[in-house]
Amino acid sequence: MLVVNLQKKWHSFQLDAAFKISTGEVTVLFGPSGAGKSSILRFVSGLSTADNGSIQNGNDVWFDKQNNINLPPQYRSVGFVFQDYALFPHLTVEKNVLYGAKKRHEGDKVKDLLALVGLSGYEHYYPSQLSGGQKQRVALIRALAREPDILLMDEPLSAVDWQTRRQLQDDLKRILRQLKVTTLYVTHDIPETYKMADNVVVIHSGSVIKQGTPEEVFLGKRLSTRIQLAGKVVGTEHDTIMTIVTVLHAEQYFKTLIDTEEVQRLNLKIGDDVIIGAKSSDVVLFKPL
Ligand SMILES: Nc1ncnc2c1ncn2[C@@H]1O[C@H](COP(=O)(O)OP(=O)(O)OP(=O)(O)O)[C@@H](O)[C@H]1O
Repeated sequence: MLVVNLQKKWHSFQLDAAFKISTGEVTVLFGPSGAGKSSILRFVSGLSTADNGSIQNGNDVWFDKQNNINLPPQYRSVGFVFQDYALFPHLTVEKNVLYGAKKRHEGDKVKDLLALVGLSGYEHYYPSQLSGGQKQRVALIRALAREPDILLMDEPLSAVDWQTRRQLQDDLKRILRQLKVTTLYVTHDIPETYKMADNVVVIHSGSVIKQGTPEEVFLGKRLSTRIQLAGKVVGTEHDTIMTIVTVLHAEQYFKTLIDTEEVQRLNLKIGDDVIIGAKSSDVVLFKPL
């Protein structure tokens, strides 16, 4: 378990955040732009230093201001995946993956990792010969090759197109679950959070305002529905009693029939993020947060 407790002040921005990341799970750090998400990743990795607080990975103390402990990044077992891939342009895929990897990783290990992300045979390509999605797959396995205790991912899919993003979400989820990688994943996208997260830490203006499963933090309760789809409202057709609400989820449109009174109670508008839940024949609609 990673236990994080950090304070930092920059001019008018104040960060004061404490949370825990369970081993083998994906914790999503969710919040609007400027909330402090990327800063937290930098403090955890050691690329930046907080004013106060502590970071403890199991029994290892990475940072403890009071006791003057601040391990440099190379002594913290972290892998980092950035939004802009940050691959070395002059190195092949194989050399990028081997860079910083544990010594015993040789050619076979690279082959295994490339197979894991569907890039077998790309060892000798250069980053400029890859698509955005392929570059991000290489960035992922480069981080995994270090066998980090904690994988840090900062909006890793925001630079790729929608279809690639969906495919990469599926692949990432499968790989992180399969390898049981303890991951801290930053995004401000609700559907992506639903897809990726075991746990969510919601951060707002430098403070943790909620923590729990996606259902707990977005809906405030545990849902017993069998199906849950997170999407955006793209249309409403009102009748006096019922309203047809059209929701866009992963490039597909879903039409749901909702009680008009419920639509008014939720103050449902086009562009709202919603979650559709379905239990046998009942369809329910929720507005997260
Ligand atoms: N080195 C710095 N010096 C001064 N202010 C900083 C520094 N780094 C971050 N900040 C401030 O801290 C706040 C949080 O920034 P941060 O990048 O962590 O937010 P974020 O939640 O990751 O946002 P986004 O989703 O837009 O990337 C912002 O107000 C930013 O201006």
